[in-house]
Amino acid sequence: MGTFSEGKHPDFKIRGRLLSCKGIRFLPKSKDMNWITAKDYEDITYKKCNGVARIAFNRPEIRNAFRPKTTAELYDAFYDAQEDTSIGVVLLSGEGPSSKDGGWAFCSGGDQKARGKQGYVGEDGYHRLNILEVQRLIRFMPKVVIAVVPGWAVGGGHSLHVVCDLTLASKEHAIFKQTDADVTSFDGGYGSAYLAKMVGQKKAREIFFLGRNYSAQEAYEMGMVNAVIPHAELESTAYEWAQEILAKSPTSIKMLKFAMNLTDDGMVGQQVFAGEATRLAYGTEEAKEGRNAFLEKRKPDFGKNKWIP
Ligand SMILES: CC(C)(COP(=O)(O)OP(=O)(O)OC[C@H]1O[C@@H](n2cnc3c(N)ncnc32)[C@H](O)[C@@H]1OP(=O)(O)O)[C@@H](O)C(=O)NCCC(=O)NCCSC(=O)c1cc(O)c2ccccc2c1O
Repeated sequence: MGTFSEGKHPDFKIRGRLLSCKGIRFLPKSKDMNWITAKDYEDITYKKCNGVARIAFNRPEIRNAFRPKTTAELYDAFYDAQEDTSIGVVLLSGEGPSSKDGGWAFCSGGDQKARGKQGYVGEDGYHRLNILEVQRLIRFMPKVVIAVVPGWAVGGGHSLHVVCDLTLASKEHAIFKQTDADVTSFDGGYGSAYLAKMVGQKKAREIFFLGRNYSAQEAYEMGMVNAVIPHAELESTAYEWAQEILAKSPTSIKMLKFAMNLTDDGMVGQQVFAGEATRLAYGTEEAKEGRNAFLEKRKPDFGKNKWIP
């Protein structure tokens, strides 16, 4: 969005979540936003600032529709954000407005011009539906992902906001709409079934079966938007929400996200949660003894470890 400033500043400012001043630690405010481009892409923008990554669709003239190149770039950027230990929150948004008509969009789903017989045709000629891989990365990454919706969230773009952990929407321009049934598509996973958990079965069925437009306020009242924000303040509010989250315990946030995913994600949810539980177990004295005993070719002595109730 036009409110972004981009510049260079010392590395400690980019990496450090909390800035310090004469020993007093404080949360970076939106006036400290100084986005640095992390990598250049064709279809998206990717920036970082003070523990926050911002990934945005950058095809505003077609309402930020995605083609296979877009989804490959999204996956690459999300994976980088996941692996970067200085990043705790990712904002997903859409650049705008359109230079053609001034319209704003988060994402209008799959690029219908790139759609072939069995999916969306990539530069390699293969038909792909790889936005679902992006959905899974958002869902399973141990960091909070916030959908920052400045305009249309439609079709596969609507599903993306659903799969994000939180959604902030522009009061003036955000419109939520499911067009899957207009274009013979159906997101049968998070986009629909998980949406139903969020807004209730009747409302989710209405959204998909009728394909109507819903304002940010209506989406908020349904429970699929966390806050309705004046457009001019959307990005700075998202940044401040991110900073509030970044001040929390990273382990707690990660385990809470995975715990809330678990019941809806079946065995994969259990695997993701258990993986983090294993990491915590590895940090115990018990685990050290188990590892050392194996390396020293002796029986482990767990006697010192109590069977804590
Ligand atoms: C998004 C709109 C409601 C906006 O309407 P508005 O009137 O504001 O703007 P225009 O219609 O004039 O659009 C401006 C300009 O953008 C082009 N455009 C918009 N959306 C797309 C798009 N998705 N693909 C290609 N081009 C698009 C439009 O043609 C105009 O271009 P001009 O050259 O004419 O200026 C409205 O645009 C709209 O309804 N768009 C289509 C929304 C849609 O149906 N999306 C696809 C849904 S299906 C999907 O996304 C999907 C993808 C997957 O990969 C899946 C994978 C697995 C399961 C499910 C999947 C899935 O559901």
